[in-house]
Amino acid sequence: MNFRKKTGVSWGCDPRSIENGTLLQDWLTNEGLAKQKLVLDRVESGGRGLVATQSLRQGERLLFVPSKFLISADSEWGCAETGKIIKEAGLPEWPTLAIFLISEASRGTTSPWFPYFVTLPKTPSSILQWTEDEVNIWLTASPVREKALECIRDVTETYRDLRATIFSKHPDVFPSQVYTLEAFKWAFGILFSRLVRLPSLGKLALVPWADMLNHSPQVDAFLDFDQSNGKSVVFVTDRAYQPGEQVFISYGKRPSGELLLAYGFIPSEFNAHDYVELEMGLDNEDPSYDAKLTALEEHGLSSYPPHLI
Ligand SMILES: C[S@@+](CC[C@H](N)C(=O)[O-])C[C@H]1O[C@@H](n2cnc3c(N)ncnc32)[C@H](O)[C@@H]1O
Repeated sequence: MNFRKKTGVSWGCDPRSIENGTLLQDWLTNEGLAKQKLVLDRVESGGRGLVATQSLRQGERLLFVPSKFLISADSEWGCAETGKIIKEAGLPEWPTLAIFLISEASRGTTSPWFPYFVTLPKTPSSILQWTEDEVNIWLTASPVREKALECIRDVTETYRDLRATIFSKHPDVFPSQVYTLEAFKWAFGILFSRLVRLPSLGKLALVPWADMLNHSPQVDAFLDFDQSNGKSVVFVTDRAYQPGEQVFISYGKRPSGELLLAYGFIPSEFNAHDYVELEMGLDNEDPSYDAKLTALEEHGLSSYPPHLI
């Protein structure tokens, strides 16, 4: 299940479109991406995804996206002036990356990342595209409702702070018609749904091409950076695939509510990482209080201190 709405950015593509996929693949290949055993295609789970072009065995290393394609908080800014202001402001990683995305995407064909930006969804599947009313209606009684509202408010507040402290002071560098709340929510939606922490590199990065892989709660394959072999982003298949089958990675062992918050979808298949938090208490007047407490503790559960019940 996916949740998407219209936003106001003028770049990117229809989230299901693979029309720009060839542009992305040609750009990556011309710039040094090794021949792939995967191709971008329309898929059942996830709209677009990477599909095996040949038989893949379990334990096969795939992708090999060179480090030069990665977008991280220390990537070189196409607009040096924007980069200078943001670096001097000492912003954290996420707003830095969000502004980087808007800055580069708004440069159109003059950005070296153009072939990547045209494949990014114009409307990322993200909770940030929902209004507070929609969250309240669609997530009534859901344990993630409060977190969703908090997330929308945090991003909106961060945008307002940046507008007051940075954008309004440099209107020529951050034109108000480009650095809109919609653009900021687009950028954060892209980051929520595509940014990965590469453990061996120790940083967050957008990895063009690798970010076309969809998630399955049933696979155990994670993106990482291979320091030894050509310094590139790879993953190792945890099962075999037939030609034409969609290849999945794991976005982490996350419950469906967390996937909805970060990535805007709920997996259609069984998710063993789902759980429901149940709050229970023991009545300290209960004659079996001690026996029940011991039984709870034996099963790794705790009880609130009796005086709180
Ligand atoms: C890293 S991107 C993967 C590529 C994406 N499908 C695309 O076309 O750009 C993450 C997004 O893919 C979609 N997605 C990933 N796994 C999915 C799944 N199992 N079911 C439905 N949508 C999924 C969600 O929209 C998510 O925000």
